[in-house]
Amino acid sequence: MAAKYIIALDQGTTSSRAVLFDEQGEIKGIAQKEFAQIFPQSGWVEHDPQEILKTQLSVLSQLINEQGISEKEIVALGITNQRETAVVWDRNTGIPVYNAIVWQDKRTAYICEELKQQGLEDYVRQNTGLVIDSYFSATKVRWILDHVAGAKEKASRGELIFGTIDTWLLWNMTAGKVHATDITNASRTMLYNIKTLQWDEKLLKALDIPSTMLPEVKPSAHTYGSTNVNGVSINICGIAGDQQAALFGQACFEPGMAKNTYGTGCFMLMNTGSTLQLSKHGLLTTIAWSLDGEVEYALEGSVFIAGAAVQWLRDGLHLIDQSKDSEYFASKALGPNEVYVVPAFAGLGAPYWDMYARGAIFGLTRDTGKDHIVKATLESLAYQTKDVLTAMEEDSGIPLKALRVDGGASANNMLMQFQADILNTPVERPIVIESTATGAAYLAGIEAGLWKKSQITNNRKIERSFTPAMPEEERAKLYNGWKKAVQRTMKWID
Ligand SMILES: Nc1ncnc2c1ncn2[C@@H]1O[C@H](COP(=O)(O)OP(=O)(O)O)[C@@H](O)[C@H]1O
Ligand SMILES: O=P(O)(O)OC[C@H](O)CO
Repeated sequence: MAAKYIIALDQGTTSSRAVLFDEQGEIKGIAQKEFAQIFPQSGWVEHDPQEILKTQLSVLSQLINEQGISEKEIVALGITNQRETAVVWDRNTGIPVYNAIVWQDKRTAYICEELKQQGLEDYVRQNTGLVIDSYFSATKVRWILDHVAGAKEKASRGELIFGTIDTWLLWNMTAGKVHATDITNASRTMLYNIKTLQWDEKLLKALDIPSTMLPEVKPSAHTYGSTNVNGVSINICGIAGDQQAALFGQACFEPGMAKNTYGTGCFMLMNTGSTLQLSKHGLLTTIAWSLDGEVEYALEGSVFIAGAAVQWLRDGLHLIDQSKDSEYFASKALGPNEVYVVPAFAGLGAPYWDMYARGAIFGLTRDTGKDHIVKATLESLAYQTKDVLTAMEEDSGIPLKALRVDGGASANNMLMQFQADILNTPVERPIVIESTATGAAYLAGIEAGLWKKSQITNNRKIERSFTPAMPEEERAKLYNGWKKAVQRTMKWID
């Protein structure tokens, strides 16, 4: 009998990955390629959409070749992606009119101020579950229409279309036949009404974005169309934003279950079931997934810079050669040196929402060395997570029993122990930290009839639990220092 595989395409902020799953839901192989981060001006972050497409398709081919499988054995593909990042392209030529404006990009802060001045803050909160921030796609689309010559006119003639990265990949992989997105990605645009489950006309009008630009919104498990892989037609059966896919992949199916993904940013999501719960403590409300005709919601704490701060140690400061070396240098930091790094390189997300905060290092003394800065940078991931978890516990009224972690930086044992210590909550790391790809594969596998949701719960195995061991007094003292440091970075630029 022929083997059956599912491949998840995981298009992240720093790399494109393809991950092969066998019929039992186990990972058999991964292919990965990094791509260029483009920083044209301070606070701007772009990607080349063609490079995204090229790296994503090339890792798919590489995976198939390296694993020696036949295209005919691939039952379905799932797509998961960095969210919010916006691409606008010409529906006739397929050519983007501008680079993809990445979720971390701050150039549209002024458009956000205009929306606030129009009194839309409460409307946005109630209807999209989001806060007005340059993080989301809406103002990025407006910026492209305003700044690319002729774009506004072409858009009003219906010639330009918009998509988040899932939509860009899907459109290209279906040879321009399918212009669609899934509901989780739609919920990150600040243009989608999560109550009515429609594009929001009031916000489209406020931003003057023609509705002809928008993709069709479909469930996360859905047969979107087929793609030609080396002459074989394969169905694309699942799409979800990467953080929602990770929530699914970590089997957080019951209300109150939460995961935290340590990638470029850090994203904690808590399942709230079919209840659309608005946060009183600076969290977002977002769609977790839509499956079998049911929409489920989540509360989310989005931290913009996490692993990216470790990349900054590597590529910006050249303090380390590889991200994983951060653990070694941090463990060498001696003494009671209490240095804090606040990596507010792209402003601050949850729960502060300050587009004007910028990064800083505090507490430097004559004996501060490289090791202390590396350690403080790692600790900043854990402190930011504590800020978010505190908000989540206040919103839900339920203390979290254990935090399920995943993503690249969750491999760092020192960070995970510090995380458990500073939260005073156990941290559980599964054997498979590729939860994002797992979630996307399962959504596709469920739609294709290969798997059931319950198999994810059964397949999930804990590799290591980190138990809190820090005395309360020390925890309180350290965290107070962090809060003080954060306050001093806020509203830094005008
Ligand atoms: N051992 C480690 N310690 C600390 N950070 C790490 C480690 N391994 C990877 N990282 C960081 O994790 C991020 C990569 O994680 P990944 O989940 O692949 O991110 P993304 O999907 O956002 O591209 C990078 O920013 C990298 O610096
Ligand atoms: O690429 P990641 O894994 O850092 O995820 C990015 C998020 O989806 C942004 O909201």
